[in-house]
Amino acid sequence: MRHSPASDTNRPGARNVGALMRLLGFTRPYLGRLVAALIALIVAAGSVLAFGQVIRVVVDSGLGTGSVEALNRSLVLFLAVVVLTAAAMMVRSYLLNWIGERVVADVRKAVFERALSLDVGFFETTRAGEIISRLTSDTALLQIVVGSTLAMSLRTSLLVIGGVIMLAVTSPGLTGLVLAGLPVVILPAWIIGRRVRRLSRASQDRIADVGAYVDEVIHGIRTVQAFCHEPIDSRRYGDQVEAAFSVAMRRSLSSATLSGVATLLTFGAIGVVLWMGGHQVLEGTLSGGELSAFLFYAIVVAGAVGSLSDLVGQLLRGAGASERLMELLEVQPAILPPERPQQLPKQAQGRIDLEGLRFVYPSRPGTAALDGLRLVVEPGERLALVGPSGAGKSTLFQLLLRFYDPNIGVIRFDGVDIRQVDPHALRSRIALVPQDPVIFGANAWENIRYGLDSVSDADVRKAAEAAHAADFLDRLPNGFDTYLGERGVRLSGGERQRIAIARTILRNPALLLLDEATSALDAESERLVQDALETLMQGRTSIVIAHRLATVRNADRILVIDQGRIVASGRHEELMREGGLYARLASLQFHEPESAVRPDLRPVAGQA
Ligand SMILES: Nc1ncnc2c1ncn2[C@@H]1O[C@H](COP(=O)(O)OP(=O)(O)OP(=O)(O)O)[C@@H](O)[C@H]1O
Repeated sequence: MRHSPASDTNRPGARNVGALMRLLGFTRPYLGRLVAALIALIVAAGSVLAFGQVIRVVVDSGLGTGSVEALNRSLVLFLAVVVLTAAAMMVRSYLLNWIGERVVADVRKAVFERALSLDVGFFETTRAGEIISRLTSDTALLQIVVGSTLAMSLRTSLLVIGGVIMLAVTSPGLTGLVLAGLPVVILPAWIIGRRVRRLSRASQDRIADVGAYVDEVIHGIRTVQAFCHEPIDSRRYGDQVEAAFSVAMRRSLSSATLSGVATLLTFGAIGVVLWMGGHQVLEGTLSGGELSAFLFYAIVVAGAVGSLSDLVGQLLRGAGASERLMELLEVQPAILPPERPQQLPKQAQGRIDLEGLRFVYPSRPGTAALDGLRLVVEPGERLALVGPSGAGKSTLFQLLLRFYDPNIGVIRFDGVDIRQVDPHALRSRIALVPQDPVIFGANAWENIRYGLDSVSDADVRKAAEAAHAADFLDRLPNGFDTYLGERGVRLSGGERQRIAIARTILRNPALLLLDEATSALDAESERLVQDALETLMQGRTSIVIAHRLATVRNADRILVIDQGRIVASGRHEELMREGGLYARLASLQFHEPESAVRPDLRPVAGQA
C-alpha cells in the first residue's frame, strides 16, 4: 500500500480518532504504569472534589461551632486531604510524562526504522521535509497529547461529572439555577475559543513558513551573495515575520478577550450564586459551610468546562499528528527480502547477467527508461557505459542495486536472480561510487569506515593511502580526527571522490559501480583520482558511467546506450572507426585536452 502523505493535520474525524487509538497501542508494554497513573489521576480528581467537603466541615464544624478543638480537627483533615492530593498529582504527573516520553521515543524509532526500510521510489514521491517534520514536530505534539492532554481531558471530565454531582448533593435548588445559566457562560467562551484555536494554527503555519525560508536562504547563501540577492531576501523575510507577527497579535487579542470575557462571566455567575445562596443562608435553609462548598464546586466545574474546549482542540491536533505518523508506519516497502532468500555463492565472482530488461519508472509510465536490455558481464570485466543524457545509464545502476525491480526481465548476480536474494546480501557485494560522493558529519575515520566498525584504524589508513586520500587528510588541522562534512571541513570534488574510493576499498566489493564525475578536476587531482580508481578496479568487475577518455580507452568493452537500448558495443578504437553516436559523444563528452580527440571528431556546429 502506497500513501501520498496528507498534509492537513487538523482534520477531525473518525480516521483521526482511529489513529489516536492505534497510538494508544504503543502504551501496551507499559500497562502497569498506565494503570498506576490512572489510579493516581482518579485519586487526585477525587481529592480535589473532597476539598469542597473539607471546606464545609471547616466552616460548619470548625468555625460554626466556635470550638477550637473542632477547628483543629477539621484543619488536620484539611491537611490530610492536601497531602493526599499533592502526592496523587505528583505520581500522576510523573508517570504520565514518563509514558508520554516513552511512547514518543518508541514511535520515533519505529517511524525512522520504517523510513529507512522504504524503497527509493517512496522518497521520490515524498519530500524529505515532510518525513523530517513527521519525526520532529508531529512526535513533539504527540508527547504533549499522550503525556498531558489525554490525562487532563480525563481528569477534567471527572471533575465536571463529579463536581456537578457534588453540586446537586450540596444544594439541588442552586444546582438547577447554575445549570440553567451555564450556556450563558459557556457559549461566548466557546465561540471566542474557536477563533483563538484557528488563529493559533494560522500563527504556527506562518512561523513554519519563516523557518522554511531561513532554511532555503542559509543553504543557498553562496548563490544569494553571488547574485546580490540579500536585500530581496531581507525584505521577503521581513514580510513573512510581519505576517507572523500580525497573526500572533490577532490571536493575542482574541485570547485576551477570551480570558476577560471568561473571567467576567464566571465571576459574575459566582456573584449571582453567592447572592442567592446568601439569601438562603440568611433564611436558614442553607448552612454557611454548604454555601462555601457549593461555591468551591461551582468554580471547579466552571474552570473544568472552560478548559475542556481547549483540550478537545489539542486532542484533535494530536490525533492529526498521530494519523500522519501512523500513515508512515503503515507504508509497505516495494522492495522486500523474499520469504526464503536464496544464498549468493560463498565465493563472490561479480558476474552479471541481464535478460530482456525493461523498466519504466512508476512516475513516468509513458516511457521506458530501459528497454529490452540483454547483457552478460564476465567476472573482472571492465565495462564502460556511454550514452547521451537521459539514456538510462544511472537507471541500470539503480536496478543492479535493486532499488527498483524491472517490469520485465531478470537480473542475475553470480547466477542468482537478485529478487530471490536478501537485498542486504546483494548490496554488500556491490559498491557504488557516485559522481558527487556524500561526506557525512563525522571525522575521516568514521567517513571511511562508514559502518564497518570492526575495521582497525591501521586498515582505514591503508585504504586511505591506496585511495591517495591519506596525504591530504594528514594535512587537515587534526589529521584523520578532523570533522568533515557540512559543518566541518569542506572538501574539494577530487578529495571527496578519493574518500569515497577509500570507503569502497575497505568494503572489497565484487562489483564496482562507478559514476565518473562530469566536472573536470585539475590535472594533479585527476591523476590521483585515476590512480586510486585503477587500484580499486583491480580484480573486480566494474561498470563505469564514463566521462573520461582514459576510462573508455582502458575499458574491456564499451556499451553505447541510447533511449534505454544498447545501440553499439566494442572497444574504443572500433567504435571510433564506426563513427556514429559513440564517435560523436566521444568528441563532446570526454574531458581531455582537445588534441586527445581526433580533429575530425570535434563537435560540428549544430551537430550536438
Ligand atoms: N526517478 C525517476 N523517476 C522518473 N523518471 C526518471 C527517474 N530517474 C530518471 N528518470 C528518467 O529516466 C530516463 C533515464 O534516466 P537516467 O538517469 O538513467 O539517464 P542517464 O543516462 O544516467 O543520464 P545522465 O547521463 O544525464 O545522468 C530519463 O528520461 C530520465 O528523465
